[in-house]
Amino acid sequence: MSSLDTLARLEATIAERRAADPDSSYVAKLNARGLRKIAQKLGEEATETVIAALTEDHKALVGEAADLIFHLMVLLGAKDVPLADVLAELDRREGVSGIAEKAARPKD
Ligand SMILES: N=c1c2ncn([C@@H]3O[C@H](COP(=O)(O)OP(=O)(O)OP(=O)(O)O)[C@@H](O)[C@H]3O)c2ncn1[C@@H]1O[C@H](COP(=O)(O)O)[C@@H](O)[C@H]1O
Repeated sequence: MSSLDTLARLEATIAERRAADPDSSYVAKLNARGLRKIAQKLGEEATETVIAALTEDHKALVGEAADLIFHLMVLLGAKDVPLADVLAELDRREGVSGIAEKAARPKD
């Protein structure tokens, strides 16, 4: 079943594959080509996701979104940014927006 565990497993796989043989690993190949190439791929996948959202079907969008998240995870790995840091930032924002909602709510 898909969950946050899926992303945690992918993060571990990406960390493990970074030092693999670039001929047998896409993650290793991308890392060997450097941060600029990884960033470029992430940008391409973002564009493909936007196009899929505007012009393609559910299946195509799911595929492009998976490519986008995968390449984001490769970029975070290359920059040594743990997924947990990103999740903690999202949790923090959830708390902040909860406070903003409460402040905006009319008092009774
Ligand atoms: N989730 C993915 C994943 N999603 C997409 N891709 C690859 O991303 C590439 C994108 O295709 P493109 O045509 O855009 O890129 P390309 O032609 O290969 O490269 P460029 O010349 O354009 O730079 C394809 O080769 C896909 O196979 C992925 N490759 C790997 N994973 C995960 O990463 C794990 C480790 O993979 P390896 O490093 O290959 O062992 C795998 O077990 C998967 O879980």
